Amino acid sequence: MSRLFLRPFQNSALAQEQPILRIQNSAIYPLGAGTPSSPLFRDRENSFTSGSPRSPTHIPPPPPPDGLFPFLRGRDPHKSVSLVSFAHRSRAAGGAFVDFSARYGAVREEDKRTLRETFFPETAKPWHTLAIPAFHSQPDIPLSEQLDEEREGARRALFEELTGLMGLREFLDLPVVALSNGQTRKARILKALLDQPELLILDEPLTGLDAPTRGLVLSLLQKLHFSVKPPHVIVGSRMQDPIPDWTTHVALITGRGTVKVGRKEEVISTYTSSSHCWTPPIDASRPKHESEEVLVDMSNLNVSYGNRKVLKNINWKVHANSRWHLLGSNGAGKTTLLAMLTGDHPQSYTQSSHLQHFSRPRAKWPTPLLHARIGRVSPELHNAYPRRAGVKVWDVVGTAFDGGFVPRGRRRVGLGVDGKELEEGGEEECARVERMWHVLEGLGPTAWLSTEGSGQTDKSFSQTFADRQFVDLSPGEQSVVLLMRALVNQPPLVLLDEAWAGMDEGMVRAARRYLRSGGGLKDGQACVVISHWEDEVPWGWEDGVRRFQLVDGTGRELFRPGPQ
Ligand SMILES: Nc1ncnc2c1ncn2[C@@H]1O[C@H](COP(=O)(O)OP(=O)(O)OP(=O)(O)O)[C@@H](O)[C@H]1O
Repeated sequence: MSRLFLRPFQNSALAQEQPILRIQNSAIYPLGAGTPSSPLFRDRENSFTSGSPRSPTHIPPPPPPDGLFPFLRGRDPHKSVSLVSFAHRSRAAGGAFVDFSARYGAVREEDKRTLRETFFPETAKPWHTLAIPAFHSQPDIPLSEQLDEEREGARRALFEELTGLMGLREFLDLPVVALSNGQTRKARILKALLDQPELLILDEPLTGLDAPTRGLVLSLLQKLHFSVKPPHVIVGSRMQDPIPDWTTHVALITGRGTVKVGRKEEVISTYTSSSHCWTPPIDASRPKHESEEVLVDMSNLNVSYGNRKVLKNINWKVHANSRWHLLGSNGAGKTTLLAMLTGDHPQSYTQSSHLQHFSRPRAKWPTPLLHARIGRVSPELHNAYPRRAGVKVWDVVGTAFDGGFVPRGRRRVGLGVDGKELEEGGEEECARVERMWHVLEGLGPTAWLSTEGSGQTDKSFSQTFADRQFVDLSPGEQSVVLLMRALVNQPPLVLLDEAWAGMDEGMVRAARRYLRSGGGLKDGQACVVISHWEDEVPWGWEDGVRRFQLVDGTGRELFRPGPQ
């Protein structure tokens, strides 16, 4: 769980006296965690033993009199600090499953609020119920309020500039539920910039954004940095993400839950020197040869919402044993295409002459049987997966065998095809348990913390992880568990959409290794990876990966560029 927090100070003299953020001698627990619980961060490396119960001596001291944000000098943080976090559902959100396929059908009444109404109600037309009256032309406005009007005028101009720059203008009046992941993220960042806070906190702002948009967000932040009244900015990012030049300070979070804070150059140098201890293992993967068998067949496939066509005449065949990278900028149609691949999209039922799953039309597949043949990870699934208290990592991974979300069976590795308990100690039960340990060891802490010298044996490491509650894990660890769930049952088709979200460098490395050569995929399985980061795809051209690109709803295969 290593991440960076970047702390640029615009006014370093002031920063010396008045830190932006002050957290001292504190152990920090997950929000809503009960007792006993282990802290996410601790004040000293040896102040807690893993899993030690919380006791009065460990409770952090009372907050300093000048608060968490001393630079505010008593001003209200709610008005001065903007936080944009894309963290997945927390424990507080409860254990229910969220129906993420709602956006694929007709938009329901409760989901009809548009992007403009949700994020920028002040720009709605004057007669709109959600409009804030002060934003609209009022001829009798008193002189004393003209200054306010000027400020609002400037804010409107900034809104126009930013919506144009971020390519969001045409989506302002679409329901938020219909927006792609990247479009929603862009809107949230825009909203925060528009509020012109004194402190802007962005948690992993680049995840899920295509390369041009990442460049755009970084250049907007840089522009802010050189503006007349620049805000302080704290960016939470992964080790592997770029650190902008204008960063002055870094807080490095180690896998042991301690934080090293200092000027950028000092902290980064300690990180790079320790990371050199790791030597990548020899990779034994070989180019894949796909088989003749077609798992999913799309021919002239279309998806539209009213007049809006989002997939146009798609022709794509996914063969057994193939490896695909599905690419496309934000809003190009990747998630929609995946929903057709999984059969979650209502229009997958009406396109039987254009879409076949395992040689049958969608309507011929009972949904649980189809889902058991497709392992998947996606931001939608990550968000929707129930976070019930008491459900362990082992339980979540084991739900893959039934294709559902409720842990079943004596050993929590599912039931038999007849819906009955598996034979105790029988071949099937043993094979499933063995496979559970395989993914836990191949993708779990044994694999990703191999350099950190914990002193624990491999098996006990995996056992400890298997027993942890899913709801208590960091977003990166939850991503790892959902990846284990997608792979444990070795289904014919595996779909990995932004599967690496929130994972740190060690986790990504372990996942790539496991997929390439660690037994994550067996012969015959096909795998489609969606990622905006080329280096997250476990296979390159030399491994036989194929690339399918969507551009504004149309698709084509990309071929390896020839020698110059
Ligand atoms: N119910 C809907 N009504 C209207 N438009 C929709 C609906 N659902 C999706 N869209 C539009 O379809 C387009 C494709 O969305 P999709 O989520 O498939 O994109 P994506 O390639 O996965 O993007 P991202 O990389 O940002 O996740 C988007 O422009 C989106 O606004």
